[in-house]
Amino acid sequence: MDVRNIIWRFRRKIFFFGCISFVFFLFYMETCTDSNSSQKPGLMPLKTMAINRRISNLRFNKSIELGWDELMDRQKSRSRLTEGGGVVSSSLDSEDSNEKLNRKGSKKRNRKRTTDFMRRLPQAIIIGVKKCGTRALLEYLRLHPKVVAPGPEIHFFDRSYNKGLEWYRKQMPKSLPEQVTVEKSPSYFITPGVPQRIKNMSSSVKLLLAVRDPVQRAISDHAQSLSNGKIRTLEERVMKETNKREVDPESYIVKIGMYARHYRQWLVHFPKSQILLVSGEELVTDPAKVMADVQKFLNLEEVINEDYFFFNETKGFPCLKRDPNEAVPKCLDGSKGRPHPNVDPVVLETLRRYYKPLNEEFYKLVGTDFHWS
Ligand SMILES: Nc1ncnc2c1ncn2[C@@H]1O[C@H](COP(=O)(O)OS(=O)(=O)O)[C@@H](OP(=O)(O)O)[C@H]1O
Repeated sequence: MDVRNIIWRFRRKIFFFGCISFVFFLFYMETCTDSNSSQKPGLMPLKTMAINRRISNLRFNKSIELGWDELMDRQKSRSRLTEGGGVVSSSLDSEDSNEKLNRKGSKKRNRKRTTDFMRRLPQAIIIGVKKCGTRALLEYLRLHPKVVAPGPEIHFFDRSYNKGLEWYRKQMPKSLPEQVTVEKSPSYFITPGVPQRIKNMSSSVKLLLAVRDPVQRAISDHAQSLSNGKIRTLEERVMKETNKREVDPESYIVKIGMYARHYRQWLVHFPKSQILLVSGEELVTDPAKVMADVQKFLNLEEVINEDYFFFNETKGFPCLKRDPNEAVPKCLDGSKGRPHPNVDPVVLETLRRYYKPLNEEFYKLVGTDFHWS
């Protein structure tokens, strides 16, 4: 046997052992990514946490830069076609619908790991009010590592209920058991039947309700319509056709601001302690204080504080830092904090007078004076 022969054989052995080691390496990696793997505690959580963080970072940037609400706004006319679609296909009448749906899913795939990093029904919902800072509230909340939320509004309980709870669950991002899934759809607050439907999903779900001076809310709503190309004036929208000096209580944007009336519908199904009121004005002037209350309400560790906000003087609103050391804070997109149109002072005064007693009634009901004009 000459020297060349020996080297050749030696090379073949190295190649052979190399292949075997590679196969073992692949096998090892596979077991590490299996959450059932009891030999490697900690590996899966770290991995899924990292993935989750990346996904939520992506979603954060996407929702802030693309402006989900703006996109949804444009699609509204299309989705309204499905509104009131009628038949209620699935409503699991229990507190732990999540558990039931999980079990269903687990059976299907027969894998326990689906119960770890998976889509869950929301444990908290921002139910409204439209134009009161619901997007800001959701984005502030998403800064918290234990909060996950879908970017767009899902409108399950008011427009897509016929699709069933399993469909709703699938709209949620994946989360770990210790994380809280939050959804926001502002029209839930004013839609009859929604409180009962939410209670059917979970009687322990936590509800967040952002409210704002109803006159400012109406103007904000009107500013949105103008930016969508509608041309009627605010006066035409809120005053009676027959008497221009009187507010039309049937006007859509006037009705949304009758907070006490809508709130009562929720009290039929949920105790006050399960509905946290958030001041839309404070979301702008003191976001850290609002977030302290919100985190407490959701039993979350207080992570989001003043270090996560930066007041942008040009925009006139707080912008958000994904982490306190971030150099460039991100502001909500242009559909939030739009300049308001000039409103005829007479219309403004008439609206104020109209809402005054309704606001007083709301303050009494909730036990908080919001000092609206
Ligand atoms: N941080 C921050 N950045 C921008 N805007 C902020 C913020 N915090 C609260 N707001 C107020 O949110 C108002 C829009 O409310 P919503 O997000 O509930 O609107 S929507 O119903 O989802 O369309 C929006 O109303 P307008 O100013 O009338 O546009 C803002 O006043």
